[in-house]
Amino acid sequence: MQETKESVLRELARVSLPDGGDLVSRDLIRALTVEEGVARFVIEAPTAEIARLMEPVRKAAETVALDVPGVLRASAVLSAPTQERKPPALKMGGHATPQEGPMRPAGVKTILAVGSGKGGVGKSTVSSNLAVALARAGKSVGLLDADIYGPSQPRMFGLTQRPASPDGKTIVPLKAHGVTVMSIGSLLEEGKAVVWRGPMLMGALQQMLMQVDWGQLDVLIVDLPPGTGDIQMSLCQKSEVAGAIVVSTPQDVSLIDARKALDAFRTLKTPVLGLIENMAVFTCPHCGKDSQIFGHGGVVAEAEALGVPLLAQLPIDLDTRLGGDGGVPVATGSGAMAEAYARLADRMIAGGLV
Ligand SMILES: Nc1ncnc2c1ncn2[C@@H]1O[C@H](COP(=O)(O)OP(=O)(O)OP(=O)(O)O)[C@@H](O)[C@H]1O
Repeated sequence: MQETKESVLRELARVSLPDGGDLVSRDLIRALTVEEGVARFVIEAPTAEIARLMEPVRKAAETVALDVPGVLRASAVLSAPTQERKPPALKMGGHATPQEGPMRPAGVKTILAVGSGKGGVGKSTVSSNLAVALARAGKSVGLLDADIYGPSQPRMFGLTQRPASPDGKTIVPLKAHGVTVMSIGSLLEEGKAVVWRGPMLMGALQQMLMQVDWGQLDVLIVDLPPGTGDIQMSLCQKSEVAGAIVVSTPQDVSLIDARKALDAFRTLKTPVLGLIENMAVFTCPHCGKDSQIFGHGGVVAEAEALGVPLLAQLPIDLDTRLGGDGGVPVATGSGAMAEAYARLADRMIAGGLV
């Protein structure tokens, strides 16, 4: 795989640019993946204006990628930074400052939290795709990546640039796939870990809610860290969270932890709007047989026992994983998964949750 990626890069280096250099020497290739014979990558133009002129370059890049043995399909997307590349002068993660009233940005109508008991169950994947699906349904949507120790939304939305902070106080969030996104991951250097404790986390959460220029939003989705820690408590107690959605796989360990998360939301008096079962089933692309890799029925039974809706059952799906890794959420497309997320968004809108 690494070898194939390098071969694709070698081919892309053959695509020269009208103003000199080539796609690789000018460092314009982002999020290159080669999976199952499909090469996907983003060509990041310096500005939106230049991106519009680069369509022939994009086509040439797709064509040369096909010269690599084993690459059967190539898909290149043109993008441009939405903001100037300028590290904000602001300091993140100080102690929270005392604040009168709830931590809710003025233009935001509804805050919804997406949580899970256990990590890795697909909470960030669900948050990103739900945000995209709600935006496609006509809502103005923001996504706050509050998973401060493991922020994954910049990758899931293909955001490589840093948000600007012209005055060192207000943060101008980035926008991708119709969603306004803010993540601590966009402010940290890649590979740098967050080593903050409770009070610093509270400060960062407060900044990401209150110092970000969210604008007018129908809904702000908050992608919580897994578990039931300080961020969850602080968000539910200090901001006006309309409700929480809990993501779980059918696996016992995931469900046991999901129950703890549900219990925590109840204790914090945050209504649980529903459960989402992720990785419910795997359909073999070769023989068409279904396998319940993580077990069966647990989340359905849990939703019934609690009397909360089971909002969606989502299968294990390769395009979902590739979309997440490649910065283009599967809900932006038109296949079965995009439809599943569109149904989830419609259901939430019809139920008055958004
Ligand atoms: N339905 C799915 N089908 C296939 N892969 C999935 C699915 N849902 C999530 N994934 C993949 O599983 C991995 C974990 O997903 P994700 O990061 O969304 O989990 P998480 O619960 O947010 O994890 P953490 O809490 O550790 O951040 C990712 O690689 C993601 O692409």
